[in-house]
Amino acid sequence: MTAPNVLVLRSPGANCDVESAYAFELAGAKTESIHIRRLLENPSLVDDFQILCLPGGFSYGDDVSAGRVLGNEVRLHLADACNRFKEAGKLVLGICNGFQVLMKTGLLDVDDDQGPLATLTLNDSGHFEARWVRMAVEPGECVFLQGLSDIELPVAHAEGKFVARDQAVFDQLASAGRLVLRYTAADGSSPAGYPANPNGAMGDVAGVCDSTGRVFGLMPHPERFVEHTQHPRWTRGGIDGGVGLKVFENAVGYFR
Ligand SMILES: NC(=O)CC[C@H](N)C(=O)O
Repeated sequence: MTAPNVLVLRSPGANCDVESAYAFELAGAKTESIHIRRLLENPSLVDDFQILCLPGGFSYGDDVSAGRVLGNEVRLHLADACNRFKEAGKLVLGICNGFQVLMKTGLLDVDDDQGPLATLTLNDSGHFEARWVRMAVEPGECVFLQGLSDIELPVAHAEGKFVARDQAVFDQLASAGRLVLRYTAADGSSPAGYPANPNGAMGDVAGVCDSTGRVFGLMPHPERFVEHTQHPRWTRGGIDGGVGLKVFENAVGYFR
């Protein structure tokens, strides 16, 4: 199978598109960065790709709330193209701001006829949080997390707190295997507690997938740990490689 084509979505204020494209290319994909304005002019452009990546950053300056404006553009003007993309069995990855966008698009199946089942909101601390965190992967169908169990990645965000509509909805999402990535304490135990859980997320949730396992959003940045030299302790040895690369390799391998 030839290398999958990845569409890395660019938008005003998004600033992790280059490293996201690099991570996919390191994993064996071909990438093209396309600006949202170009996509709105020609939504069928998405049909040429197998993977859609919504990178991190500050799209539209986080105006209104992080991911809201770009999420509305996708939901209101690209719904047919994105639903066609998803129904064709393709993959969608939302990283940090991209996750915030995904939560607003309907692609993560986190809505019902009453509105959102869950959202991402302001960190409990009330300020931007940036640090390396440890996480546990919930076994399941998420394509991007296959073969991963206990990982360490960096986070950097102000609005990363996952909250569900209520405990019953949270339990429903959890039992459906949708809450696939959770912060843990530094020793791997739960609950994580602050600052190991940097935002106060309900149930320590750091990442969510849709019901197919092919659409995945996470607050941590796997593209910031694809090479061992990106780890803060790489000079002390014992850091074999960038575990974040596996997220991208899983996506590429899905089409092989
Ligand atoms: N690193 C990011 O993508 C940040 C996401 C968003 N701008 C926030 O601060 O929450």
